[in-house]
Amino acid sequence: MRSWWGKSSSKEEKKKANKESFIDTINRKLKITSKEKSNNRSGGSRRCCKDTLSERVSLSRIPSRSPSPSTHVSRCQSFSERPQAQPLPLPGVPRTKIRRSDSGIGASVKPGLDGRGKPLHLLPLPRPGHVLNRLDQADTAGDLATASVSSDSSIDSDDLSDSRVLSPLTSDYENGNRTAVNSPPSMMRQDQSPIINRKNSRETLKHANLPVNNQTLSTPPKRAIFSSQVQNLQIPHRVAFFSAPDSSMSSPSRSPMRAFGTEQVINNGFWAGKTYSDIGVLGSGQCSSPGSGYNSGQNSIGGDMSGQLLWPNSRCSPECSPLPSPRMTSPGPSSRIHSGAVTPLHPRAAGVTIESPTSRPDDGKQQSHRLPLPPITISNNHPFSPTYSASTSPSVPRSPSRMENPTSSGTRWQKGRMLGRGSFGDVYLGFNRERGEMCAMKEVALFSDDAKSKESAQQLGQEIVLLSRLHHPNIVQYYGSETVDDKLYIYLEYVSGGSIYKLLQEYGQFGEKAIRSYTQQILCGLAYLHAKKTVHRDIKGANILVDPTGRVKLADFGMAKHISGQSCPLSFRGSPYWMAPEVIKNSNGCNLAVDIWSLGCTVLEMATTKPPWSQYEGVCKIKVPAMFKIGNSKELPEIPDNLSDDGKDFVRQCLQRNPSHRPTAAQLLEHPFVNNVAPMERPFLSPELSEELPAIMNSGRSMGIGPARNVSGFDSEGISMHQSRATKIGSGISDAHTKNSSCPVSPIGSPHLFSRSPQNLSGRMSPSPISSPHTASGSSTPLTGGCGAIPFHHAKQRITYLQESKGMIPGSQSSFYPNNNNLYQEPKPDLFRGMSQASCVFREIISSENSNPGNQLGWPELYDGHPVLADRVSQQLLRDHMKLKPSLDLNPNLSIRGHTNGI
Ligand SMILES: Nc1ncnc2c1ncn2[C@@H]1O[C@H](COP(=O)(O)OP(=O)(O)OP(=O)(O)O)[C@@H](O)[C@H]1O
Repeated sequence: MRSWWGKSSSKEEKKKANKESFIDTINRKLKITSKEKSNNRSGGSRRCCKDTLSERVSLSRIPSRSPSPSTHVSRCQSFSERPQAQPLPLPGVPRTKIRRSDSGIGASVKPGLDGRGKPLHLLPLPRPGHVLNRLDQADTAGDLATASVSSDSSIDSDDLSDSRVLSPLTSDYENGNRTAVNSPPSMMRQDQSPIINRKNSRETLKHANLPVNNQTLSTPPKRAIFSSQVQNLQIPHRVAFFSAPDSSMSSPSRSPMRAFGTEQVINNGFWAGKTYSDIGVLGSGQCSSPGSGYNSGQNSIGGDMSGQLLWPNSRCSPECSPLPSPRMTSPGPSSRIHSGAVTPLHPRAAGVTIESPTSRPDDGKQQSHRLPLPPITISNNHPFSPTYSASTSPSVPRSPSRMENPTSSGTRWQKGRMLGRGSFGDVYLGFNRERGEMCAMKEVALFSDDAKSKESAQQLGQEIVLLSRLHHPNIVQYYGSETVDDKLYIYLEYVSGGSIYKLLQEYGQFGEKAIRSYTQQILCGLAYLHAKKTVHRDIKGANILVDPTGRVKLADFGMAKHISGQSCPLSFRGSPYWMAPEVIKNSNGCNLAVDIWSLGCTVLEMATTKPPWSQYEGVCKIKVPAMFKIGNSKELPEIPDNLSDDGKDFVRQCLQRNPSHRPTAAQLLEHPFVNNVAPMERPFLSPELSEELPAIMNSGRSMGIGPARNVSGFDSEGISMHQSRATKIGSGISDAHTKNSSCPVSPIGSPHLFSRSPQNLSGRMSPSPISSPHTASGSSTPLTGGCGAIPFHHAKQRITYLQESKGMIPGSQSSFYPNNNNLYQEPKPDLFRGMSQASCVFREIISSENSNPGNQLGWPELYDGHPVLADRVSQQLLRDHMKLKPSLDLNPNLSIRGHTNGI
């Protein structure tokens, strides 16, 4: 017994000892592991921290189903397991905002300086000849310049499209109840030396290996310079969506497939058509940032989302970072300490001329964009003028107690309340208390260590370049831009009414009268835009602003693209519900017709508060079902009965699956749904102008009957096509079905997709569904017929309308929406690194822009004045574009005189 017990006890003791030893070992290992993890988190990887933080933020906004706070789980959840229907936050509702305020980096106040410390705003005042001829010259130059950009690729938005984030539906902040957020980015330390900036700038340039351009203003560069510079430029992407073109592989964490399960793909006939091998090389669509919390199903998509959709291994990948936004992945304060540098007063602001101590081109930390400023008021007193004081920078706190530079008594834009948030950055109201004028200030943070920031900067640069060439009453006017340390400020015409989306959310569906008026104005803007061979690619309610008088302005040109004549595959861009089938299918070259489709969707959105197919939200907010419906089915969306017959027909015209069957914007302006809009509903157009506008906007000459039938956009082929179509329409039969049956239905068709690596599948797609408090009212009229087989209720009208359409878009030898023309260009690789590069990118873009010979030809100089009220801008621009009689006050002297007299 003893022996047994003793033996047994001994065994027990041994066993116990072993057990304890084992436990100790485990504990030690655990300790080590824990310590390692801790070290990694705290010091090793800032991004890891940021991701975690971002995830937390994301989770804080979007309830997670998982009880575990695991990072990985959270990431997965953020894309794939969140509740499907996340109601959109209503505009004005305070939201948690992720800001970089923790960085301590603020937009330092710096005057616009060129590379040698000279004021940037040195453009000569417009000469009379410039003014009188500037439209043509501008158009020509602008188009040439744009074409140059496109051909040289760098500024082509598609360059970055592969990974571009889709802009979530931005929220409107008209209520301005985010005071905490509205505070200035940072307080600048006045004791910090500007040398820091110069140093950083030099390092940046050196690092970026970018050509230094210090001749932006003083030496009119040749076009060749522009082109060469452009080659180094990359168009920034939306902050939330970008994956560096050159680092697409580095963004596996943003794999789009996180958004839905593999099984969904497999079970989905639309996507299942793709072979696995194909999947692996598909593009990089992205979901909009779940962390943003502002997505509403209206998020734009960039890159090849189809690729994401087919990427089988990306679901809930641990590496998946749901927070691709540079904002969330930005470095901490340490990486941007230069932002704390003092922004020196602009030399001229102090009444002296001071050359840069170094005369180095990179001395100027910031660079102002001297692109078009509001006309009429040509003065040095504007944010980009030499007298614009650093202390009046938008980033300067507006505290009344703060003494601003007494010498900088010129115009001053002071950052006011937040107007909205986009994937790019925040938009604030800018107020010039000297003049009492307002503008919208888009503040975009540029990050140094995030590859995405480069794309963001590039995308913004693209937007700036495009916007700067657009001058139309129905397009938000670009005033200028400047970079202040790590922040870019884009000054835009302030449109106080907010977006159509916001109005729909707040007030519900619009009445038909409003829809007609808005649609007509959108068409005017589109006709103008398309005449300049530019496609918006993201037409939707959220990107259309309305002013208090009911004027409509197209905004958000981050996805806009100048179309060159080169053949290029279609880019997968846009917002899913508004996206044209050909974009989803990627089967045809993309052209201007994608905007027409989106317009049709927008009309439905205005009539119902929701875009078509929004009922097919799908799982994980990627909207695969909706995209399937749009891209692969033959169904057409329901058209609400509360729309008139004209309205229904208008929508049907727009929503023809065959893009070549869609009328042009100019043609649609003649549609009964919009051409009967009473003059009073077109406050910005006199009856005379309204008659001329459509034709002029398209720069085409009508061959039709009477001014009301001025429809351009056709050549002989187009006429033939239209006549043929009109005949069929007249017989009540559309040929669209037959034609469309040959359309590829697989999203795999584009070679564009195969050029991308799996790692480039980093897109984020619109995560949240549209959740409007207002539901569509009235029954709907389902459309059937598929592939454009649309029943026309106004065949007779349509025949007349179509047969009289004989215009031609200048510069285009093809008709209607030729698939062989107006195609996009392939993206070019990103050449930039680092944030400062992003800043440099801007500089280069802007410099290139300023170097554009087009600037010497006309309009940019004319806008070299301080911003004026939007109406005056619009009116003046309209007059310019209308090329009215010389008797009109196009005389620059008048404008200048008026301005200098204090107008
Ligand atoms: N010119 C303007 N006037 C008034 N408000 C504006 C203006 N521009 C933008 N906003 C407000 O700011 C919000 C975000 O702006 P915007 O959409 O241009 O930013 P973004 O980063 O380009 O957005 P997105 O993510 O849609 O691309 C808009 O929804 C609108 O409410």
